[in-house]
Amino acid sequence: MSITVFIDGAAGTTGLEIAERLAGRAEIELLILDDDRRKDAGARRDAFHAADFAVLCLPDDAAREAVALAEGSKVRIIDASTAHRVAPGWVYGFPEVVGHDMVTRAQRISNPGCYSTGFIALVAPLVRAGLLPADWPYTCNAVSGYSGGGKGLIERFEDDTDIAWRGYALQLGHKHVPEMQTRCGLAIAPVFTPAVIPAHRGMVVEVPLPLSAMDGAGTPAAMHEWLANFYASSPVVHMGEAPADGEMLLRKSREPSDRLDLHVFASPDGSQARLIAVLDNLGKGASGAAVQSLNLMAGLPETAGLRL
Ligand SMILES: NC(=O)C1=CN([C@@H]2O[C@H](COP(=O)(O)OP(=O)(O)OC[C@H]3O[C@@H](n4cnc5c(N)ncnc54)[C@H](OP(=O)(O)O)[C@@H]3O)[C@@H](O)[C@H]2O)C=CC1
Ligand SMILES: CC(=O)N[C@@H](CCC(=O)OP(=O)(O)O)C(=O)O
Repeated sequence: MSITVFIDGAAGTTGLEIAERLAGRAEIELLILDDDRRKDAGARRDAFHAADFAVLCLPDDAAREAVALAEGSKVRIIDASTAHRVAPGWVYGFPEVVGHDMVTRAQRISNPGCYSTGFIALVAPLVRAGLLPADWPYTCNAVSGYSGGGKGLIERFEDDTDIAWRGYALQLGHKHVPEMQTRCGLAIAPVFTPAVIPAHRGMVVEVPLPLSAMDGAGTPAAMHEWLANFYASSPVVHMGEAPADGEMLLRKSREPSDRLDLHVFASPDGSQARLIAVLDNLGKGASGAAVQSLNLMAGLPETAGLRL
């Protein structure tokens, strides 16, 4: 028996990647609207009512409109936008952190933001275990490939190849901060400093920790061990190899990947640490995560179609 999956926004960056991962799978029938009907509300409503699952790869307002169009249907929705990430009634689509059962049973999934995926993967298990305090003002520094900004930012970076670094969210309050705070159970919103680099895809998310000033924090070794155990059964999240030569490189030529690699680095005396997550913004940061959730919701093998 096959399932019907409607991708709303299939012509966009995330939508195309999801279609790629689902194409050719015998158990999935893809429903994608032609170019002249893809923004037509009536055609989209019909598609929602015909599908078993829908993945929204749209700007936030269009995603809210899509949910309204789907009303009264049996369709189960995965929303890749920011619109529902802390909304009541929506399950956060990070099975390793919220529990696979939650995702398997969900009617409405909100796919995590790309940066948030790295931050939450590092911080949420450690706060939950009492190895990091919940009431600390965390900082998160991150860089993303330009595909993270969708078609508009891709065009800009391809047109202006002289940009070496683009800092943004300079007034703080980036749209991922609410989910970072809520999903980690933090008392204080983290200071989040994202930037874009001239690579098409790829992402590094870092949380620096002044451990000697943080009451109740565990040792770096305890953090590493806890994270390794926490993700031990995950086919997607892994502890990364410690680099032998003392440096980490993100290569522009890195193959697309749905993996998420975590690192714990520390000063020799353990007084400071750097938690680092490396992922593909279009992989576990977007399309890979959506496909993983879809697999779980549909009772299919968790990693089918993923690049691991
Ligand atoms: N890129 C990434 O790494 C990540 C993206 N996301 C999120 O996924 C969502 C999609 O992002 P992304 O793919 O990057 O964006 P893109 O701009 O590349 O694609 C968005 C697509 O939605 C289409 N669209 C806009 N309005 C409507 C509408 N009313 N009805 C139907 N289609 C519409 C656009 O049409 P048109 O082609 O005509 O512009 C475009 O094809 C966003 O919410 C984004 O924040 C989440 C995590 C990571
Ligand atoms: C480089 C870049 O611009 N990235 C996007 C986030 C990409 C992402 O995770 O998107 P959503 O949260 O919108 O789903 C941004 O910072 O707005």
